[in-house]
This record gives sequence, C-alpha cells and structure tokens, in this order.
Amino acid sequence: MVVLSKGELEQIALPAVQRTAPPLAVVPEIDLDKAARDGANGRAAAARAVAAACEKHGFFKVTGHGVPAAILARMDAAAAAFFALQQQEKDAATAFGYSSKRIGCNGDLGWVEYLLLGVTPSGAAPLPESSDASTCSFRDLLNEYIAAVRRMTCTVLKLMAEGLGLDEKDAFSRLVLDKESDSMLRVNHYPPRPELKQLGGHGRLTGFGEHTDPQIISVLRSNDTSGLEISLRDGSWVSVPADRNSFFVNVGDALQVLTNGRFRSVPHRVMVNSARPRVSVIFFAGPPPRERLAPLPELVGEGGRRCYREFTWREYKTSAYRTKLSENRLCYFETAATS
Ligand SMILES: C=C1C[C@]23C[C@@]1(O)CC[C@H]2[C@@]12CC[C@H](O)[C@@](C)(C(=O)O1)[C@H]2[C@@H]3C(=O)O
Ligand SMILES: O=C(O)CCC(=O)C(=O)O
Ligand SMILES: [Fe+2]
Repeated sequence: MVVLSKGELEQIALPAVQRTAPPLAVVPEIDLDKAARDGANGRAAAARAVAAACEKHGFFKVTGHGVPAAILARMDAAAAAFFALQQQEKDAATAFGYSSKRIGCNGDLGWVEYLLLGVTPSGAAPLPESSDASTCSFRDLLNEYIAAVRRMTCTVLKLMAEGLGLDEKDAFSRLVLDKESDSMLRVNHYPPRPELKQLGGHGRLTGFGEHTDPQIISVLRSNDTSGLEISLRDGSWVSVPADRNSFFVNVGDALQVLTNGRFRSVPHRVMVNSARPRVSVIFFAGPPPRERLAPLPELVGEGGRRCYREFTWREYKTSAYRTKLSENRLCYFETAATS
C-alpha cells in the first residue's frame, strides 16, 4: 500500500474550494456508424466535423463506434471486480501496473487508483509465465478491448487526416498500427468522497490534476459518473456530461505538433464525485519510439512557419515524463518566432 506523508495526504484529502465547472453546452459528436452508412458524402461530412472539433476544443465524442457492447460490459465488470479487491491483492497486481494516489514520478497526487499498461500492436505487455488463470483471462480481455478500440481509433485518425485535406490518409493511423507503436492503456478508479456533500457543492477534490496527454490521441470511455473537465480556448473549465455508450477523444501533444498547432492538445482534469465511483478506461495511441515527429509540410505551407522542431517520440516521452502533470511540455520543442 502507498503510504503518504502528512503533507502529501493534506494535498489530496482537503477539498479545495473552487467554482463548479458548468457543463460544456454543445459536445461535438461524430457518429461513425452513420458516416459509414452515408457513403462518400457522409464520410466527408464526418471528416469536416472531426477537424472542426479538433480545432475548436481538441475534444469530441464518438457514437456509433462499433466496439461490441459485450466487450464493454465485460470490461466494466472486470474493472469493478478488480478495484473491489482487498488492498493487499491490488498491490500485488504489478503486472497490470497498479498504483494509487501517486501519478507519475514527479510528486503528483490525486484521489485515484489505477492500472497502467504499455501496449504494442500485439496487445498488452506480456505477463510472467507463473501468472494464474484469472490473471491471464483479465489480460485476454484487455487485449480484446485494446484491439477493438485501436480499430476505432484508426478510423478516427483517418477522418482527421481527411478533414485536414492530407494526401496521405493514413498519415496518423499508420503510426498507431506500426509494429513498434508505443501506446498505453489506463484504467482509473475514483472512489467517492461523501464528505464533499457537506461542503454544499463547493468542496472539490482533484482525482487527476490538469494536464494534456503527450500521445497522438487518447480515447476514453467511462461509466455514468461525471468528473471529466476540459479547458476551453479562453481558459475557462467546463464539465463533460458522462455517457457510458460513447467514447471521448482528446487531441494529444504529438498531434498538435504534427498539425503544426492546428489541432490543439486539450488540457483536462478529473474531479471526484461525492456519491458515486467513477471508472474510466483510456487508450493512449502513441507512435513508435524511433518515429520522427515534426509539423507535416502540407500543414506548414510554402513560406509558413514551423511551430515545432523535429524530435523523436522517445525524446518527447522522456522529456514529458520528467515534468509535473500540469506543466507545459511542448514549450521545449517550439521554434522561436521571428517577426
Ligand atoms: C506526471 C506525469 C504522469 C504522466 C507522466 C508525467 O510525468 C507527465 C505526463 C503524464 C501522463 C498523462 C497522460 C497519461 O495518463 C500518462 C500515462 C502519460 O502518458 O502521460 C500520464 C503519465 C503517468 O501517469 O505516468
Ligand atoms: O480518468 C479520466 O477520466 C481521465 C484521466 C486522464 O486524463 C488520464 O489518465 O490521462
Ligand atoms: Fe489525460
């Protein structure tokens, strides 16, 4: 079990009094099933809508996603069963990257416990030979989930390329399908904190602090407990109404670079609910470590300014993982603006 110091405990146990974020009035929504059914026109309309949402918020919702309901139901049940285990059993789940309250290695804390796994195109990282049957069957389920979500992720990435008018329609999806793609899967559990209620709706406890995701895109599904908040272009925060039947897509830092800042990586955070647990599962779609990332020439244009220098994903990830959660990680890779 993670034992926190008194100072650390105070950081997450004392709810900060903040204004409750109002709900995002219009959540951009893309129906993949409809886009496929409506032929070329439907697809073009979906591509335009995806690009518009990525430019405006760096965030949108995906419906008609095609991930089988049976896989989602099994994931929900498996996640609930795992987080209901005794603390000692959860602490032993090192093969699935279990941890609680500490986020990353640079002192960030949150009211959250989670599983965090590296993912390659063949699935989640291999388990030790000695793994028992229930561990193997959980890993198999994670792999089924990853395969289905990766398929949908690639459909979304192709729509993004199309919406940007790129000649190479798999400019983004090929990075995630590459046999060395460095993706991740995270399962977060935010236990409820009833004492927040006594603070009359003013008590706010951070589950996962403000940050952007370093990867290309992140594809998130949660149960029906809200808590996810995103920051709009004007710096205000809005909450995202939960919807267990949909997925939510965040633009990550790598896509901001590839699009030369046209799509923006969206700052987001999670606040804890007073009454109900939130469980979320996030697929972070990343490129291979050796992949060189730089603004795509088509998006810089002749005589245009490249806002970021070239770097490898390995270089970026190493640099990002040295930063605290809320830091601006992209600034070290920006080119100097000349007037
Ligand atoms: C504080 C940190 C946690 C994080 C690594 C980092 O140093 C900065 C980026 C964080 C983040 C955010 C998105 C994902 O949840 C994550 C797995 C990732 O790739 O970058 C986390 C990292 C983490 O939890 O280790
Ligand atoms: O749990 C959530 O809903 C979002 C968490 C998140 O942003 C992350 O794990 O990077
Ligand atoms: Fe995130």
